[in-house]
Amino acid sequence: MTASLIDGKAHAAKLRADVRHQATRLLQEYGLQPGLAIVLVGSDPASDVYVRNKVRQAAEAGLASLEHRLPTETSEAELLALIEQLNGDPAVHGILVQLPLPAHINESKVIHAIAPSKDVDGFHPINVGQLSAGQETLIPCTPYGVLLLLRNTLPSLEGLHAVIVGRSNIVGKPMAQLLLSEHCTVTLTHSRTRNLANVVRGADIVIAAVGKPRLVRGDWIKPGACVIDVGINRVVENGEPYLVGDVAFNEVVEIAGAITPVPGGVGPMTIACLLRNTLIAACGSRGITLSNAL
Ligand SMILES: NC(=O)C1=CN([C@@H]2O[C@H](COP(=O)(O)OP(=O)(O)OC[C@H]3O[C@@H](n4cnc5c(N)ncnc54)[C@H](OP(=O)(O)O)[C@@H]3O)[C@@H](O)[C@H]2O)C=CC1
Ligand SMILES: Nc1nc(=O)c2c([nH]1)NC[C@@H]1CN(c3ccc(C(=O)N[C@@H](CCC(=O)O)C(=O)O)cc3)C=[N+]21
Repeated sequence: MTASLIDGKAHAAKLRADVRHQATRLLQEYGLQPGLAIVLVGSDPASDVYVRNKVRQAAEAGLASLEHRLPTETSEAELLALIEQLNGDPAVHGILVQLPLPAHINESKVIHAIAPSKDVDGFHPINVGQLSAGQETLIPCTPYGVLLLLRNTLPSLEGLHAVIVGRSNIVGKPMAQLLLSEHCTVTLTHSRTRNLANVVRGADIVIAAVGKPRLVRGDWIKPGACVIDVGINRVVENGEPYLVGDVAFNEVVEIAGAITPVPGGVGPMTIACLLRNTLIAACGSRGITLSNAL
């Protein structure tokens, strides 16, 4: 059996078109244009690509995007002052500080400084707590995108065993919370997990968010399982640069029921969800309920 391909690029294009449609109505009916501020400290080339993509796609979806590029030697106090200014700016509804930050800046302090209502990454402890309590909140973009792909691929998530490989605050942990809310049975695995391959063999849904090229092999996969590859790894093979996931795609595609490619899987959904979160935050700032008012 060959797995069906989950086309993240196409799903993301639909989601962006929906954001654009709703942003147009917001502007017409309420005179409100959602604004996203993206802060990049330093000049990591990969971050540079993401930030450029985010700014372009925000503009295409009818959002105002404001880019703040700061030099690597920016002090923590300077960054916190910028966040304070953005928190108080009524034209800014979403703030994203690109991670990782340079080593001399305390990431946790920065995340705490962002107003929870503008935290479109969903990383602030208030939003993390709300997500874990099953309350409505701004959901981290990558797990949000993965959830939308799963809902589109599987008839129901209820009662399925989801194994997540990776327990980071930005992907693995919030993914576990979201899937619990969907009534999956969730196993969160990490670098100390014993017999990882055996744990993954029990999964109806596998989510790989590790940062290790092709860690998840074909013989780890239950036939017919749904495999979501979050990993983005830059490798050079035969002298050529490639983007590969955390899943050995060529092996797993023969066993799984459905699989996301890299590139063109989760990545484009992450950006589309960031735009959607900005729209949600803008509506929230005026007490407009997205589903009711639009
Ligand atoms: N497509 C997208 O939109 C996005 C993609 N990414 C990509 O997803 C991947 C993961 O990112 P992120 O969550 O930030 O990564 P982190 O480095 O923060 O976390 C990696 C996790 O993987 C675990 N891990 C490491 N090695 C192994 C192993 N051999 N077996 C099992 N678990 C292991 C770690 O375990 P431990 O906790 O024990 O150290 C940790 O929990 C990266 O490739 C990143 O580029 C990230 C964000 C968005
Ligand atoms: N505050 C913060 N929020 C983030 O959400 C965040 C972050 N920091 N730091 C880095 C990670 C990584 N991330 C990606 C987003 C899009 C693609 C993406 O669009 N990928 C394309 C390929 C892009 C390419 O060719 O490089 C794809 O998979 O098709 C990838 C990775 C968001 N992150």
